[in-house]
Parts: sequence; structure tokens; C-alpha cells
Amino acid sequence: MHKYIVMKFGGSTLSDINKINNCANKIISKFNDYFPIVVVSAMGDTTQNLSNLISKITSQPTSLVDSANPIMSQYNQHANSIKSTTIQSNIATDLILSTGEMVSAGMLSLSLNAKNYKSQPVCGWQMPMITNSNHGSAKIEKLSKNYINSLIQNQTIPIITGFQGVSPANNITTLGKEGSDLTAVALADQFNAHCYIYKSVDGVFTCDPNSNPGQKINQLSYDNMQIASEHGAQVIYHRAVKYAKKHNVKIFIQSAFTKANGTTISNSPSNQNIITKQRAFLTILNQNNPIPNGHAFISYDQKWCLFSNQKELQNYLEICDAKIQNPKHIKITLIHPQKIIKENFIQIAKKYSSIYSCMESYSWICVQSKHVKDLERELHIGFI
Ligand SMILES: Nc1ncnc2c1ncn2[C@@H]1O[C@H](COP(=O)(O)OP(=O)(O)O)[C@@H](O)[C@H]1O
Ligand SMILES: N[C@@H](CC(=O)OP(=O)(O)O)C(=O)O
Repeated sequence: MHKYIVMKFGGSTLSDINKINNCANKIISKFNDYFPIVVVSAMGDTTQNLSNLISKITSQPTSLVDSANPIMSQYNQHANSIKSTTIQSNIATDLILSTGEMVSAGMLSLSLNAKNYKSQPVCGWQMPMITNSNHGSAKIEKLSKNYINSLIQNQTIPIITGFQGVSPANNITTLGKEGSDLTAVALADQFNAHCYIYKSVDGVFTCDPNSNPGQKINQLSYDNMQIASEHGAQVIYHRAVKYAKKHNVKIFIQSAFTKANGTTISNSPSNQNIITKQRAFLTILNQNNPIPNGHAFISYDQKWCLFSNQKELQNYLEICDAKIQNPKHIKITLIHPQKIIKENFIQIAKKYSSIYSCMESYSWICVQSKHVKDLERELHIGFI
């Protein structure tokens, strides 16, 4: 039986006062069984807004870029130029970016105190969580338990700012976009606890549930989750999964708002794949789904076609006399002479989305503009 539970609340679960009170109730609901050690992210879009503010004063990119991600950074022109920013700008940037978590830690503490549960906000530097000086994607070097233990002994629930550490030079560092997950996993490791990550979604799905209907995955291996995170699934920070695997920390991804069981991430093998938006995404074409310029669409059950911009697609739809089958799905019969069989479609989908599953439910993939040329070539050379 574990004595502690680490509970991490993401930005979308803390975006207003009602939601903050809801998180406080969630913490209280665990209190009889475990002592909660809580990690918070910044309220709503706060970190992104801070990042936008920073970019108004400096032409250098801010450190809210996943430069620690080996895959995504290839696609991010900003990631490389970070190296050229001065150390002073990086220190200032991390100080600004880290403030969002302090507000939510304070607010959630106030909410618990108002409900007669003793609670106190704790900053990364207060624990302290010592990191290296790699501002923007700092690596945790040492996490001291003493300060948290002293609060626990006093029956005070610690609400710890995620994402935030302190360098040996005594400057605030940040752990990278979505870095609060890493704070939570590192604390779970230190306190021999399971790590609960609360989100606005019911768990990890076979594809982004806010873009396409997919199935919730009950059980995922660290490896499967890490691949999906590295390829752009936003559910959990890839470095948090790597850390959890190394230290054997069990992660539960659950909704902060429903009682759904969620997804367990552990070392049990799984072969479940997740579609991410790295190179391609599955799409249902409808009026609410704006189509970015230069994307290509292919369909296995019909024919394939490339459009260089949305207007071109719309013109095409008109020519095809697209019929709305139901409000969410426009069925299009393409008149393009080329046809692609399902097996080839799946092969391409696998290649372009890197990770693939539940293809049965979709008939379209959308390929990002920078990969359209490759796709076009392959459609001609490889399959047709
Ligand atoms: N495969 C996936 N499963 C679940 N959510 C996903 C997936 N891919 C992308 N997402 C997106 O990840 C987001 C993560 O949840 P959210 O609660 O918004 O994060 P945060 O922790 O920042 O508050 C959701 O908005 C969801 O649309
Ligand atoms: N607030 C930081 C850290 C973080 O982890 O956020 P979230 O848990 O909301 O993904 C960010 O936006 O990157």
C-alpha cells in the first residue's frame, strides 16, 4: 500500500475558479486513503500568453519550444536558434514563463484552505528541485524531499509548481513545454507513489479525441506512450514517460471532471498505437474543420486528390456536388481518375502519420504541406 499519491493537474483543469475548486475536491476525495502531493501547471493558456508577451520584446524565440524532443525539433525552425540566445535572455524568459504555475499553486492552496484543509504552495526553488542550466528544457539533477516532508509532518498538503526548477547558479529554470508532467513523475519516484495526471480528456485515445472520434486506451506501455508523445501527442510530456520508465513509476492519466477509468501507463507490454499529427492526420471533412493551405487529402474508398489551398478544395467540392450526409461529415465523390486501394492507403497512412491505428473508422488522411511533394511522388511511383 502506497502512503502517498502524486496528483498533477494540467492547465485546462485549472483554467477558472470553478475548475480550481473542482481540483481541490478531487484532492480531498483522496485524502483518507493517501497523503496527496500535488503538482500544478499554469491556468489555461497562461504559459502560451506569457510566451507571446516575451516574443513582443525579443526577436529571439522563447524557450517554450520542445527543443528536448528529438523528433519534433527537426520540424521546428526555432529550436536550433535557441542556442544563439544569450544566457541572460534565457534566464529572464524562464523566470517569466514559470510565473503561471505560481499563480495556480497559490490559488489551489487558497481553495483547499477555504475548505478547511491545510495547504501551502511550494515553488521549484523552495524544495529545491535542482536542474542543470539548460534553460527551456532543463534536466532534473537533484530533488530534495526535506521541505515537502516538513509540510507533510504538519498535515499540510503541498501544492508544487510544476515545470519549474532552479539551476546551480540560483536561477529559475523551466523543464520544457508540458514539463509539469516531469515534475510530477520525479516526485512520484522520490516518494514511492503512483503518479495521477489529471486532464480535460478521459485518458489517452487512439487519436486526438478533440479532432476525431477514437477509442480510449486502458493500458499502454511506456514505450508506446513515449513514441506517441515524441511524435506530437499532447497528452503527456515525452521526457516524463522516459523518466517514469527508467524509475518504474506507474502513471494514471485520468479526467479531472469525470469518473472514467482513464489510461494506465506502465511496463506491461501493449501494442496499441496512437495517431499523432506529426506528418499527417486523419480527418473528417466538414465545414467546421478548416483546412490549412497546401495540405493534401487522400481517400481509400474513393480516389485521391491533392489541393494546394482551401479555395481549390472548395471549388472542387462544388464541382463534385458534395452532399452532406450528416451535419458532421461531408461525403465527397472525387472525380479524379486515380484510385488508391485500401491497403496502399493504410501503407501511406502508416508512413505519413508514423503511428497508426483505428484506420477502419476513417477514409481520409490529411498530409501537411511540407510532405505533400513526397506523397505525390509516392502515389505516382509506388502505387499507381
Ligand atoms: N491521443 C490523444 N489522447 C488524448 N488526448 C489527446 C491525444 N492527442 C492529442 N490530445 C489532446 O491533448 C490535450 C491534452 O489534454 P489537456 O487536458 O488539454 O492538457 P493539459 O494537461 O495541458 O491541461 C487534449 O486537448 C487533447 O485534445
Ligand atoms: N505550463 C507549462 C507546463 C505544463 O506542463 O503545462 P500543461 O500541464 O498544461 O501541459 C506549459 O504550458 O508548457
